[in-house]
Amino acid sequence: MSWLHRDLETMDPSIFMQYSPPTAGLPQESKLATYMNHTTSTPTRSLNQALGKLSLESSPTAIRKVVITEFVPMNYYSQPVPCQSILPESPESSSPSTLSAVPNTSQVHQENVGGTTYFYSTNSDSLNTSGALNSSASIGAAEACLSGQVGAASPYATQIYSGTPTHMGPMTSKAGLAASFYMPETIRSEIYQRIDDVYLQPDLRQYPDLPENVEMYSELTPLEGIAPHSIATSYRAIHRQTGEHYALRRLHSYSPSVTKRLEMWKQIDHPNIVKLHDWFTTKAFGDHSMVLVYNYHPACVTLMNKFLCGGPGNNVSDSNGAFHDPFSSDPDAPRPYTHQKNAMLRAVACGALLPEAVLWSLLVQLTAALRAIHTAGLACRGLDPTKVIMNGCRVRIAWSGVIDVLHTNANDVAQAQQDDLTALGRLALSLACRTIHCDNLAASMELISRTYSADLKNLILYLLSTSTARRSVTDLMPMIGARFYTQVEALERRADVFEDQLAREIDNGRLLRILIKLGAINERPELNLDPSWSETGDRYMLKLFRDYLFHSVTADGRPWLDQAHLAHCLNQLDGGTSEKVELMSRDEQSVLVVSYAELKHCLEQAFDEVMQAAAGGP
Ligand SMILES: Nc1ncnc2c1ncn2[C@@H]1O[C@H](COP(=O)(O)OP(=O)(O)OP(=O)(O)O)[C@@H](O)[C@H]1O
Repeated sequence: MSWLHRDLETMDPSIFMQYSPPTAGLPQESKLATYMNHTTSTPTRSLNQALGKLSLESSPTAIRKVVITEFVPMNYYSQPVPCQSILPESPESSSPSTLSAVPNTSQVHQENVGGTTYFYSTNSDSLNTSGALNSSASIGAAEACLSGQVGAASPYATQIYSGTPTHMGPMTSKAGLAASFYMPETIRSEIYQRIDDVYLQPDLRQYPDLPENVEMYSELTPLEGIAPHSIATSYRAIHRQTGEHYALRRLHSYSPSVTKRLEMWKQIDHPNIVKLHDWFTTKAFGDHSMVLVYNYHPACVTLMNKFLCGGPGNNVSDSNGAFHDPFSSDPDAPRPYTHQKNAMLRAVACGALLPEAVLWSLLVQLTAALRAIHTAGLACRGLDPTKVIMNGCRVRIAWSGVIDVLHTNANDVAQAQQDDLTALGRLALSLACRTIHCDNLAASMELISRTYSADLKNLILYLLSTSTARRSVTDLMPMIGARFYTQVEALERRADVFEDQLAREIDNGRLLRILIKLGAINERPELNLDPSWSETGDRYMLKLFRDYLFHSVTADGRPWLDQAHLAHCLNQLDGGTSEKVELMSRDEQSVLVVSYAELKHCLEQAFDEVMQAAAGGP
């Protein structure tokens, strides 16, 4: 830095280029000359204006000293240039409409060293004060979306990544920066599974008998793997207008007369109950079917499939809950001898019993669902492991209201609610023993008392009790006790992880938007019939920046790839900071020293042009 300043003061004035007219000293074939000649509507017009104003006497003292190094990638961490954001002083100053009103007093000094021309912005604060440069300007809705900016830019916008909040503890799954940029594997695979489920469509030609459209729904695919039964069939379908997925439950040859309860079910909106959206009757299937429309939850499995019949980690039983003997010559032969007890003991021996915390989590969620249903004056009528679905840690009661449609004369809601509690007890018992064959209550309870806490045993006994005393779902709360808090804490921790991931993805989104803009501008063959558009004016700076970003090489000519450097530069650009960057022309004859604020403005101007051209239509 100091050598440059010293040299500038002692340098022969003849080595400086001519200042007026501004581009007189530039080789006209240089792309930089076209940049210097470009329209005066951008902040870089100040380059031209300032060049005219500069004098030899005044420039050296006004020069902001910039280190000029060899054109090898810089270690940006050690750059002494302060990393200031251009946060506007007041919210008003960030308004896009202030863009043209902001005076731009930037001045540029140019210098030729050894045949290479360097251009410096001499007023580091000029662009720094321009909050407007940070705004997405007056571009259309799509650009507003691409700009991804809501309100004023924050100093945070210039950071690579805010870091893991201390309450999250250290990220141990992946080392270094990778941990900051990528999600933990569990979340990723859970989300990929759901995305796969939604987007990997089965071939619809497999189902030639299914109607193409049923009311507003199309692309029906059966949800069951096995042949549909005669009373009801489940499908996944897409709403033709919104493109959203729904789960349809078709009741064959059924036309109900009473739908009051369905209207009540439609009102229930609970995180542990699959929401009923709509219902209609249709002849699309060749009969008088009734179709109930529910939210579709991707990658769901029933509790039956997950825990009770050969789901992951439970390969010891078949779909009937019959355990197999892996040591038998015929491992598929069910063993009739003390079958239930065998099954349970085998589950214990295989370590297949569920941890108690998992059982409580399921019970808390299911009692919450029942509470909502009973409070609404309804009953679940048919809570069984094939009708409770699960994805991630969430369980939901599926196909709510179907039984109400099938049995319209079942009016004793109070009794049905008692039956719900008994069904929940049976479900808890099955989950605890990991078999649906729990008819031998004594043997099952013996296993439970040996394996689990007395609280769990008492809860199940209460739910299964046949006493005449009326039971209520609210009575379960004291039995759940402090485990409820454990569940809340677990959910809050999960929310912490998701919030942390969300923060990272917001950062990734910002960088993607910047890359999209750069990609739309760089190397564009022509714009508005101008084949040199992407190579001239502001776009030339962006081209050089793209080269700097992606095509830097080491001193011995190898590609220099450093994701952290890339992310840093893109963040500086997004933040429009006053940090300077050296851009070199491909012929290595010119070096441009520009701030990210200038680059950002160039980017927004150029992208605005592309957007306007796109909006102009053919
Ligand atoms: N709302 C939903 N969103 C996504 N998948 C669901 C939804 N409801 C149920 N499923 C899935 O659909 C599949 C079929 O459910 P369904 O209740 O039809 O099963 P089934 O065992 O064939 O029962 P039934 O014989 O009563 O039709 C199950 O694997 C379940 O995970």
